[in-house]
Amino acid sequence: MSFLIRTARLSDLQPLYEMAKLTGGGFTNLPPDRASLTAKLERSAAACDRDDDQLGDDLFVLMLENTKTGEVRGTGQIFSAIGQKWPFYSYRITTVTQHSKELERTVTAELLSLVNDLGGASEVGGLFLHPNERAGGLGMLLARSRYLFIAAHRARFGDKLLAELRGIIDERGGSPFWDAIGGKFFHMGFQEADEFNAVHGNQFIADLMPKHPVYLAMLSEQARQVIGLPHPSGRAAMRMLESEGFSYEGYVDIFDGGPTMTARTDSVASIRDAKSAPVTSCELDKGEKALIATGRLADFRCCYGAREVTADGMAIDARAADLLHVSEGDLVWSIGR
Ligand SMILES: CC(C)(COP(=O)(O)OP(=O)(O)OC[C@H]1O[C@@H](n2cnc3c(N)ncnc32)[C@H](O)[C@@H]1OP(=O)(O)O)[C@@H](O)C(=O)NCCC(=O)NCCSC(=O)CCC(=O)O
Repeated sequence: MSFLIRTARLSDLQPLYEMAKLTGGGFTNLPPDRASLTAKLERSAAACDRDDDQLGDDLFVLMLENTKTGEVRGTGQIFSAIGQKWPFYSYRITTVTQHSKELERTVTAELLSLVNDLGGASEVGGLFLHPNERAGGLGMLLARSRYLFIAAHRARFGDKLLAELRGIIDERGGSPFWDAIGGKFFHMGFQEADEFNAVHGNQFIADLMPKHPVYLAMLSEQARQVIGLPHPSGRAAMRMLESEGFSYEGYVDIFDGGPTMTARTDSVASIRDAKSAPVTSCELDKGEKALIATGRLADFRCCYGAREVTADGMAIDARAADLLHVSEGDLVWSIGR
């Protein structure tokens, strides 16, 4: 395989835009809007220009490139700390239990409460692989390369990590969750709100959203059924998050009710198990299959390869060394496949 993950450059705008058009909407971190995507690439470049170990309000965009053809085939993003400029809102499912002595009845009600609990967390998102490249392990390379990036620049990220999965959309392109809550206050259909969201960001949702808790029992059956469920196309992403140790702890997106998955950063399997070592040989014949990464910030590169960890470093195969541009003595980060 000649696939390489590398940090995005400003010249990636066109392929990023082409991929954004393929998402089919509702994909907050990858809107098919050139100005928003340009802003993302500029923000990522600025984050890479600052090479210190301080936590900032950074976005890093990564690209998957087929080095044989030079084509970009996928992308992923990492935000270092969400909710820094504008508060980050989630709905948290909370429970209230009440008892009536006269009726001899105890009633438990579930509520959606608007919270900023996840402000300050880092976020992985914007994961997209070209449809023709799916089901071959590249989705995993894209997703996990971000965890190696975090491990290699650990001080630039928070102690909590989250990922938002798109919620359920019905056959008409509507969102039962939106229709039951947000739609009542915005006088906009889900599609219209989604388009506005793509271009202007989702602050308008937080601004106009009802601030009081919402009783689940008062929502339509269709709305209740979709709370915390991912859109079917997000199941692969959810599966990968779960195998890294992320879990759904009752936080949902205030827009479409999709699940927010969370984990302690240092407990995420690919961060916890990442090993860094100097390269001792670039001619390993047979070894353990692994993800191997190198380089700081704008020079970050990651690919699949073979490794052998020894007491004094790590031997890697020639093809990976070539893709990563490393030679003996260079530092690499890696995790087993
Ligand atoms: C998400 C990816 C990149 C995943 O790539 P692939 O489809 O090639 O993945 P894969 O290697 O075939 O599968 C990865 C793992 O998911 C499992 N898997 C695949 N399809 C599944 C399904 N329908 N239901 C349940 N599990 C499924 C596989 O068995 C495998 O796990 P095992 O190895 O254990 O068998 C892609 O599907 C894609 O671009 N989808 C469209 C965009 C999208 O929905 N993006 C996520 C948005 S959500 C987001 O960005 C936040 C999340 C995040 O950033 O991580």
